[in-house]
Amino acid sequence: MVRDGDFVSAFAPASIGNVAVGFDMLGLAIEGAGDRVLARRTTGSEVFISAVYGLDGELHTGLSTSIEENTAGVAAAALWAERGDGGLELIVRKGVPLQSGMGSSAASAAAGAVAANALLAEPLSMAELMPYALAGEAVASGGIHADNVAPSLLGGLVFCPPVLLPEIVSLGTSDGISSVLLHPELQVNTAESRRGLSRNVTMDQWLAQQGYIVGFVEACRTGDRSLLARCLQDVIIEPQRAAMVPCFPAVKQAALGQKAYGCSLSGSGPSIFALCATEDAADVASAMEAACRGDGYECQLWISPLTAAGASVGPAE
Ligand SMILES: Nc1ncnc2c1ncn2[C@@H]1O[C@H](COP(=O)(O)OP(=O)(O)O)[C@@H](O)[C@H]1O
Ligand SMILES: N[C@@H](CCOP(=O)(O)O)C(=O)O
Repeated sequence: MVRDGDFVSAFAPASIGNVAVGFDMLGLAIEGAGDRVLARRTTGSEVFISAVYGLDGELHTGLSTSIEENTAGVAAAALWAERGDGGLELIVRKGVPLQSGMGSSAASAAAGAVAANALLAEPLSMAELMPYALAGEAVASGGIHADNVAPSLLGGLVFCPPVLLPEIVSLGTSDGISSVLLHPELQVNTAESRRGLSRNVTMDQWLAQQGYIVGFVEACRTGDRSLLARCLQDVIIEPQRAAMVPCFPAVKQAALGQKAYGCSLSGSGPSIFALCATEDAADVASAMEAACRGDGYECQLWISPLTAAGASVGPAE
């Protein structure tokens, strides 16, 4: 195949889905982990993925290079079909572990859309890329939820309820609050986890969760820490998923014991996140790590501000 054009490189961060209080409608970007997608025009007419690399920098054997199956390919191809011309080659470099609850599939989808977009004569805004990134995420999770692709594209804390999509709202956050994200060496498949969720919610649960989400959003905006700590709760989804992550009770207890405002599963798990005052973040992270290892699970941690950056484009290195 004859190829031409220089590669552009798009980076999209990992993210915390649900943020405990807002199942499928609240998402938070994190710093220090993300996927990269390289893209270049080719002289053919095909859109294809020439390689997928894993976290170790070696070719990934477990992820498909099919445009219909890889979330990066689906997102890039959907945009290219509408607005591109000619061929498109993609290379995916994974930086987010699979089935981690860190929005791994979404980070690839967002980076795929952003990379293809950078090659267009008239690129779309990050917000306008939502439908394409969502199409990519849908092949992995089996549903339309934007709480990973939206923060991965836009950064920060994002409100993205299914009823408003593709419109999304970036939420204001006060300084001095950080997230701590712990990834234990376990895997949970999001699509399977979603299929297992009960469709029945009681009036009491609905009322409680509604109150918590409004209180949480306001607390993030104003910096009212005591309101934040009262509202960072999930009475509907966390109780159904916690059993999939054996170290969750110990890690949550450790985080709360170190002044975290709250602690819950990140997305469908196995990752676990806490929010806390930035000055307490190192202690919260150490306590969570010790509890996780104490339960026999290796883990990795990231500490981020609530304003972590979204996707970006740069030259290919
Ligand atoms: N580029 C990609 N990156 C990650 N997962 C992908 C990608 N393309 C397709 N997938 C599918 O999505 C699954 C991971 O998605 P998911 O279970 O939602 O995990 P996560 O919580 O890490 O996002 C993989 O097992 C794979 O089947
Ligand atoms: N709202 C979704 C979020 C899934 O996030 P992931 O990182 O586990 O893919 C859900 O809770 O199912």
